[in-house]
Amino acid sequence: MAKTMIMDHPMIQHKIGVIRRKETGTKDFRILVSEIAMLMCYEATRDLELSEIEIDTPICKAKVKELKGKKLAVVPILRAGLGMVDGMLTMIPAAKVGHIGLYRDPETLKPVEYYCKLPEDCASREVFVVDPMLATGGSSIAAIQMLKDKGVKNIRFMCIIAAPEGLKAMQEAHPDVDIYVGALDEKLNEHGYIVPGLGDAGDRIFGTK
Ligand SMILES: O=P(O)(O)OC[C@H]1O[C@H](OP(=O)(O)OP(=O)(O)O)[C@H](O)[C@@H]1O
Ligand SMILES: O=c1cc[nH]c(=O)[nH]1
Ligand SMILES: [Mg+2]
Repeated sequence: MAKTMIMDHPMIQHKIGVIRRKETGTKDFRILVSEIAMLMCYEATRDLELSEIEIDTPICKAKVKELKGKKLAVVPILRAGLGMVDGMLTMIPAAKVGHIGLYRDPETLKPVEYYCKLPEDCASREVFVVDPMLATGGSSIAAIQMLKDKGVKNIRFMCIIAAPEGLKAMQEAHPDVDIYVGALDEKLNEHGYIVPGLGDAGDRIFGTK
């Protein structure tokens, strides 16, 4: 079984505390989501493999480390996942970006697919799927299945806030996927919202409510 990492970095915890506040406005919310994604990306890439190569410094030859292995891609789940892309790219500027469009039907809470555009060589990349919220897990589980159906094998999932229900569902549906969670909350409410959560992440990032 792949690993699940719940973030314990104080900067991440502090910033998540600020985005939870109902008085945090769109501009600050967007900036903070991007910063949290950057910090989480830093933590989530700790285990990337390195190889040693020889280079010339202006002084002499030296052995240095460089990232080896698969190239990376970031795939946000639209819309809210878009808020995490800039932060991810600050850490891994050469990553390619794919997009998966899904929204959660408010009645059934089931994901509805409306868009999918991935880098051509996605199947050979290590893919970070990003979405701030893992609630029932329906959307992220479906997005990862879409990637697997296109041949992607190395997938990691990153969310800022998870409900225990969604985390369990994700671990069961995709036991091969490493999961990175900023904060693990208490539960889902009767409308499928995370408690205490932060409300609707997409609406808060884009100011649509
Ligand atoms: O785990 P789930 O129960 O599937 O819920 C989580 C999903 O809900 C939100 O998206 P939403 O449907 O609000 O779309 P949006 O990003 O366009 O606002 C969120 O960004 C996740 O994608
Ligand atoms: O709490 C929740 C649940 C699903 N989607 C959100 O944006 N927030
Ligand atoms: Mg939304």
